[in-house]
Amino acid sequence: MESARALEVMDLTRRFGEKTAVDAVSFAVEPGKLTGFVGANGAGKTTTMRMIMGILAIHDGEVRWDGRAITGRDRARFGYMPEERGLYPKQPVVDQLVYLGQLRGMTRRDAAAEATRILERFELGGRLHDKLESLSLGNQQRVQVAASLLHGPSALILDEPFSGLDPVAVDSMVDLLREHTRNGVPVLFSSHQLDLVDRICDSLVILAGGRVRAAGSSDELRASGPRNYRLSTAADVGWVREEAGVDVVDVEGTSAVVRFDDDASRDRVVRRAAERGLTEFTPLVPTLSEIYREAVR
Ligand SMILES: Nc1ncnc2c1ncn2[C@@H]1O[C@H](COP(=O)(O)OP(=O)(O)OP(=O)(O)O)[C@@H](O)[C@H]1O
Repeated sequence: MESARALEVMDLTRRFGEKTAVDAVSFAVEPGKLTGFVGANGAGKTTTMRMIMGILAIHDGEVRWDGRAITGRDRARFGYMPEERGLYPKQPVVDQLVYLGQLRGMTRRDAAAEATRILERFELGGRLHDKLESLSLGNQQRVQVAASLLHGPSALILDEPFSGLDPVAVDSMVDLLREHTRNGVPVLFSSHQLDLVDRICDSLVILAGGRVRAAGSSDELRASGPRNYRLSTAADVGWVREEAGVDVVDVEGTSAVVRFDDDASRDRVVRRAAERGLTEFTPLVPTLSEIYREAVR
């Protein structure tokens, strides 16, 4: 079992010409945590992951592993699935995995056994000797992920590992990643699929324009975000628009979704609503999509 070590990036910065693609980005991937890295196209996720892996030069800041500056030897123990994917379409699946395992210092026999085990987990046990290109895109994706898991990595950095997978394939991928997190391995994966990230990850980092806009567990993000309330009264609730200190997100007939500047405004509006026959006043738990939209605004 891996001892529990954290991966941290501190003030990580990368420029391309005039553009700062990653701008003083800091976050931690805690041991045993499945951490989702979320952001729109061009937010800087791939660039950050490449700097973590030492593939792209860091212009400022640093990557830390186990509380100290990361070394090449540390990175060699990581599992990485790059955006550009690394396997050859025309070679048999198992041969490539065995070769990669050997490059990582495994014996041929161990690499073959582990490659077979992982591919069987993905229900690809019957396809070991097929060329990668003969597999469906989703299955090719699973093989790419398998390549990063072979050598029992100390950390996992996966660029869009769930893209192109159907829901069943997502679940088996999550199960496999959980085998690693249970052993204390920190896992960072990028994704555009917010609902998926919300469902599976322990922690998330929201990136926009090269900067971290929010980070934490879904519950922490929900608790720290602006709180919306549903306010309903017996008659039309349109009057709430005229109140000071209230942001009306939505209003329809007798029911509105509102947000308050402060507790005093909230208390005042609830009193007014009570005079008009208050029927409902409940806090609304934001969805991750709402938190995301708020964070990147
Ligand atoms: N080699 C490069 N040369 C010039 N600009 C680059 C290079 N690599 C990335 N960029 C720019 O840096 C920014 C961040 O790109 P990056 O690929 O890291 O984003 P991303 O969040 O991974 O996006 P996606 O989800 O589309 O993969 C973009 O504006 C991109 O055009």
